[in-house]
Amino acid sequence: MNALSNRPFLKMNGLGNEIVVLDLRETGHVVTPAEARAIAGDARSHFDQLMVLHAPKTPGTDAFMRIYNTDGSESAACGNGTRCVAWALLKDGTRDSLALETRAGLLPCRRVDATTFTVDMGPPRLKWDEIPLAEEFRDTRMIELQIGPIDAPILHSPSVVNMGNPHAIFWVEDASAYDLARIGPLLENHPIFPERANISLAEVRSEEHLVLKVWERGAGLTRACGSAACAAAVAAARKGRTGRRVRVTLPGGDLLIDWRESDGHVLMTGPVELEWEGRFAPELFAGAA
Ligand SMILES: N[C@H](CCC[C@H](N)C(=O)O)C(=O)O
Repeated sequence: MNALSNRPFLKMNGLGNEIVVLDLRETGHVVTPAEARAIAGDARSHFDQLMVLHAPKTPGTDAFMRIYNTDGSESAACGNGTRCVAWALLKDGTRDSLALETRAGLLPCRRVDATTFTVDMGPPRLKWDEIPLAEEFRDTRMIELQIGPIDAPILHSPSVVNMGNPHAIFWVEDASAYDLARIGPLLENHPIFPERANISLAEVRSEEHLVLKVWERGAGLTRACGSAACAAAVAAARKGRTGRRVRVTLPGGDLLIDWRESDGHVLMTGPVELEWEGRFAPELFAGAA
């Protein structure tokens, strides 16, 4: 019998970003890519990201998280999923803050109200080899991509930011003018991104407002991507196009992003929703190693 058979899970969403939360803190089991794909392949437990909780590694933290995309690949950051985990661990109401950890670092979380949470996503990493990029660019506010005839020239000059995962932000006048489902996979897998990248189309509506559509590495089009909202806010502020506090509108709704002046950390605030609780049917893992 597979270690995940009959395990309880939470199906949640963070602004429409489909999230499954799986608590394995009391087992040593590490989900394999094949198991993650099997979970994603079932309608009841389909996800954009699977957030798996493991026993804490650092004193003072509540859990170490591994984060899986639909294709079974791993990410070290997921803003919307982190809010969902914060909800799940704080729902008994005895505390209103906690700290989570991924291989990218610590993520302090705070409850704002019953369904709204703020996550400290840490400082952005901005050097070319931290994104990472395959070749040196001294200024990551705008890099030049050599690409075939994808679309308009503007899609050749993204800003790049690492928020625990790699992001490329393409500045556009009208995101709906682009077929992101077609160009997303080409850009995600461009050789300049040795670890692939999450691809955003961003409109600057005002000094306090961005509109974003995201093609996610390993998951495709999603209704929201928290780390992309953080990355776009940082990139817009670095370009002088917005201040350090912005509202970011995604297809699923709005996130508030604050690139805190005092320590350079990025704070993300937004909602969570519990959809249902389930258990993994043993048949799910029949073919999964
Ligand atoms: N949806 C997530 C990000 C997933 C990133 C993942 N697609 C990757 O970097 O591999 C968020 O809310 O931040």
